[in-house]
Amino acid sequence: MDLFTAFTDGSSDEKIRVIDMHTSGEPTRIVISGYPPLEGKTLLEKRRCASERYDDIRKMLMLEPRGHAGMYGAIIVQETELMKSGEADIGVLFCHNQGYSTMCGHATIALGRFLVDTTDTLLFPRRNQLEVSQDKRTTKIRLHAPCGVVHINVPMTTADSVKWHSDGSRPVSFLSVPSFVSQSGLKIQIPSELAWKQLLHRDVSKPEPDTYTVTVDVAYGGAFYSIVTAQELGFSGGLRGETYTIEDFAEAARKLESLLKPRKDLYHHPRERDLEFSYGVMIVDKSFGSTVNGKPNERSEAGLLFFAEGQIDRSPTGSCVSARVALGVHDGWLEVGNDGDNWWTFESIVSAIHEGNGFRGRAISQVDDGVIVEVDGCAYYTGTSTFIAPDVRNGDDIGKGFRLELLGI
Ligand SMILES: O=C(O)[C@H]1NCC[C@@H]1O
Repeated sequence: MDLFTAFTDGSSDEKIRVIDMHTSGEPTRIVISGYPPLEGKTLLEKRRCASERYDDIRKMLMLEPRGHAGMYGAIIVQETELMKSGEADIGVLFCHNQGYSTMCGHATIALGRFLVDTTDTLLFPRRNQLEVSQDKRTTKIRLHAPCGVVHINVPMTTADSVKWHSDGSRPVSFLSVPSFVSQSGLKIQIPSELAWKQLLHRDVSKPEPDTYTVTVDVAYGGAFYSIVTAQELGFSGGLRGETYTIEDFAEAARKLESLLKPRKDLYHHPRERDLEFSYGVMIVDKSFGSTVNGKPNERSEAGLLFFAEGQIDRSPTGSCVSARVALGVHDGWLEVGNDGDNWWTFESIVSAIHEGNGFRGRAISQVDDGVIVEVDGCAYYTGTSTFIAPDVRNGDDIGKGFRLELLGI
């Protein structure tokens, strides 16, 4: 038998099949077969099971040589407690280079399209029960993510349930779990020995201090983010400053997070202890954002996210858009309401140079635990793969997955 056929169609049950998509350049590797059933009554228990028993699969799919430093994944879960109670249609676990997250906006946008387009009812048993709005040509999917139920709205090319197909020319949107500000205007003292070059040069007119104060906001959008402006970190030219490299921003984010991560008091969730951790540092630049027909859009900003121990989001980070909109409402630069004027556009350093690829966010209602934020963006298909690891039991240690930056060179 030809090797390609043997690897892709052969009888081995150790194959893992995936469909790859990107959302503003950020990948989502959606596992469509080969992942074992997860134990646990709740989705959060299943998340623990994935991490404790099947982490070798995450490493194989996310890390090199099959993945890369920016790879991100979605594992579809067919049975969760909120599906049983009728509150959700399907479940998902999100994974990345370092572990398992609790919310992911860019992957939610990609999954919205994928779940409409797949006809595999073993993978998505309730696919044919989705309700379709005939006039808007959209359908809704209630996605049970580790942070709670996320309501996705997916545009379709036709409302005919047999032929339906997602419409990639219109954005997918989602309503996330309540988003809120955990700490605003938090002053973090950076000792001068920890300070990075740009921070050391920030307050040039003042005598050299022993510590540098950096003001940060901490907000939740399904995961907790520290949000800080590039200028506050000493990058006076913002994210586009010609003399800065990604490594300069990475160093600042890493050092700042080393002080923020241990601060458990900043990550209090009203209901769930598993959600209480720092997911990343978002460096924001309000001095540049989107363009529309080449002209600057006043209601926009750019950001660069370092998450899960230094991974860089290529997208504007949907879950952090929720957190930033909650912050905008808290600080008064955004209002609550679902009229068209409330949108704010969020760009990443990738989407900002490809017009029309940013995410938009708006706060549509106030609830007890925060605000409900609507986020929209576009995702596209990039390919499909069948992964195998026949040699890892025979000495192929590298094939189990490695992270180049952890090799200590
Ligand atoms: O869009 C998001 O929310 C995500 N992208 C990668 C890191 C976050 O989970």
